[in-house]
Amino acid sequence: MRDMRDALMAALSTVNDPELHRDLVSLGMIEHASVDAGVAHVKVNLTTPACPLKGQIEHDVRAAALTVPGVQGAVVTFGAMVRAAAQPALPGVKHVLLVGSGKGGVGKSSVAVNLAASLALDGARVGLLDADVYGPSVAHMLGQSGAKVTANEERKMRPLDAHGVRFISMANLSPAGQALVWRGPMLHSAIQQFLKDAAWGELDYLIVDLPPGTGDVQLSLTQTVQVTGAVIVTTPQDVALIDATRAVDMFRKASVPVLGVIENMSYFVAPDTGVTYDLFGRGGSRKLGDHTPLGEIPLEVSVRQDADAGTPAVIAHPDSPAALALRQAARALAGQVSVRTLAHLPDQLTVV
Ligand SMILES: Nc1ncnc2c1ncn2[C@@H]1O[C@H](COP(=O)(O)OP(=O)(O)OP(=O)(O)O)[C@@H](O)[C@H]1O
Repeated sequence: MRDMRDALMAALSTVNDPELHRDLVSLGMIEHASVDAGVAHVKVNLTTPACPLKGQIEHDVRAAALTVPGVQGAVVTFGAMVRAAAQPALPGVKHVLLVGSGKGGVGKSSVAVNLAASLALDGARVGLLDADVYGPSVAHMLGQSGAKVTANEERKMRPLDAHGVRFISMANLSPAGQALVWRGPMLHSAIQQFLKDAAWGELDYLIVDLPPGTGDVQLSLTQTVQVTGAVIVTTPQDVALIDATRAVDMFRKASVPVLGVIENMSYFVAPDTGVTYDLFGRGGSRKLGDHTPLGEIPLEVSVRQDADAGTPAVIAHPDSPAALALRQAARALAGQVSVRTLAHLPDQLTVV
């Protein structure tokens, strides 16, 4: 029996994680492997519950198990544990991910909310900080604009909860409709408080919706916590790309890795005719240079309607093309986080 298990492990060590380009055994991803009455039982511990290539891994593990002499069947199951960054961002928070844009109105907040909801739907523990202090819209998009953030026994801000996402927005702290004119040091301390004086609890991903552009908030954030990386949201037309380039440059100067680019309002499919229109020049975001494309999200009426109704499109209209593209983009992002994190780990991890 021991021999068969050894043979199974040897077979599994030939299976590479398609994104990490290393084998599952040396990555410490095989949580369990055994052979019982000719059936291999393998449990793979993924690096994120939002793994974009789970289907392929399942296929490859099954195929490898079936090469072991005497194995006639294979049962492959999955668990997931997000590996923390080399220097975790905050106690209990494994990754802080920034969502930025060069221009306003490109759909950055909509994308941030839907990414957060998508990762939560896949089983990750997700927080969302609305750092768009000049135009906070996250609370509205989550249907919680009337809710107020309260303090816990330790006098820490208690994040609100909606659609499986823990969140804090300036909109839940200040009286409705009142503009905030915070600048410089005050803004810096507000951002610090949102991050450090909030009881976020255990999170796999804390997504931060930045204000558009390249200002004080972005700088404060990168100075306050260790950030795993940033996502740039842009629309495809040149005028948006010019500003997106500035955002990329700002992250580069702050040594924040750009994990990828999401092209929003990429195209429009007329609901009555099914004809696709490339309103702003689909694929234009590739001009941004050598950045991983994480997804192209179509312009869709339901995305706007769902945001205004307070339920993210990925939950309200899960089968719509925009929702499917957003789910895919979230998984691609989680994949990039794993790639970044694992790239810094030693060659050999736990051997089962
Ligand atoms: N793919 C989409 N299809 C349809 N409507 C969209 C899409 N993405 C965003 N919108 C809508 O466009 C408007 C602007 O989006 P959003 O507020 O997310 O942009 P933003 O980039 O965060 O803006 P700002 O940072 O300037 O506040 C919203 O009404 C939103 O519902």
